[in-house]
Amino acid sequence: MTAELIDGKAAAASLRHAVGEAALTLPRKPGLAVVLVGDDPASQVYVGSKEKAAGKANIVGSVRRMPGSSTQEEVLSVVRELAADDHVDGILVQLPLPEGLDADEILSAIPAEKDVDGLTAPSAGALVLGQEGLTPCTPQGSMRLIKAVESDLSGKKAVVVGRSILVGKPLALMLLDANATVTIAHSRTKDLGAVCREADILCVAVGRPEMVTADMIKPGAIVIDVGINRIERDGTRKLVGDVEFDGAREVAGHITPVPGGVGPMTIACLLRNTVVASARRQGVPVPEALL
Ligand SMILES: Nc1nc2c(c(=O)[nH]1)N[C@@H](CN(C=O)c1ccc(C(=O)N[C@@H](CCC(=O)O)C(=O)O)cc1)CN2
Repeated sequence: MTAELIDGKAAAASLRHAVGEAALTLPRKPGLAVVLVGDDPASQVYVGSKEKAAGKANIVGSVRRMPGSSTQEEVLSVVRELAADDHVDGILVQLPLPEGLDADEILSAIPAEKDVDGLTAPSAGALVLGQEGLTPCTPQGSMRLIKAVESDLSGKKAVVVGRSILVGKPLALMLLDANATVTIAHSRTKDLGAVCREADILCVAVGRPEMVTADMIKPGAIVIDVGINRIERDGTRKLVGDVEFDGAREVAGHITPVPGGVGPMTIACLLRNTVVASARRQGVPVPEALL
């Protein structure tokens, strides 16, 4: 069996188009502010992509670039200023922050209604309680890709490998909300292969290149690879996921590639969250295409 590829680039392009159309229906253009502290090369690229994608989706994007030597108070003061700005509907602090800064305290300064990254305590609480809120972008994008190939998750066994705040924990909650039976596996899980082989839907977000191999996958499973790892092989630099793709593709039913799988959905879902946040802040209904 050769798995069908789940095309995250195409799904992201389609969501971004819907977001751009929806943004035009609001009384005022939505505003997204990104805070970037330091000069981490990957973060610079991601933030640049976010700014460009926002413009194309009729969102007013702005980036506050701050030196890596910025103090906790300086970053907090920028976030508080954006929180008070009525034209800013969404605030995102690019992660990781430079060492020495307290990310929890900085994220706490983002009001829940502007938390388009879905990473603050009120947003996480809303997800746990099943209340209205904004959900984190990478897990939201993963769910959209899963739903594109399997609309009914009732009774399906889902295994999430990884328990980060950014992906593993929220993704497990979203799968649970969709009525899957969910297991969270992690570095201390015994016989990880056996746990993974139970999964109808296997989501891997551990940040370890090609850790999940073909023998850990149930034939026909949906495999969602959230990892983005830069490695060097045979003298060339390569981007690989947390799943050993060539082998996994021979066993799985559907699989996301890296690059071109979950990654592009992260930015598309950020834009979606920004328009949703803006509609709520402007007191108009959230455009149906984004629900
Ligand atoms: N505040 C946040 N920080 C970070 C998040 C986040 O959701 N919120 N996620 C990641 C980085 N990220 C967005 O910020 C991101 C990662 C990857 C991609 C993407 O499109 N990846 C491409 C490959 C691109 C490449 O060559 O590197 C792909 O997978 O096809 C977009 C956004 C950490 N920080």
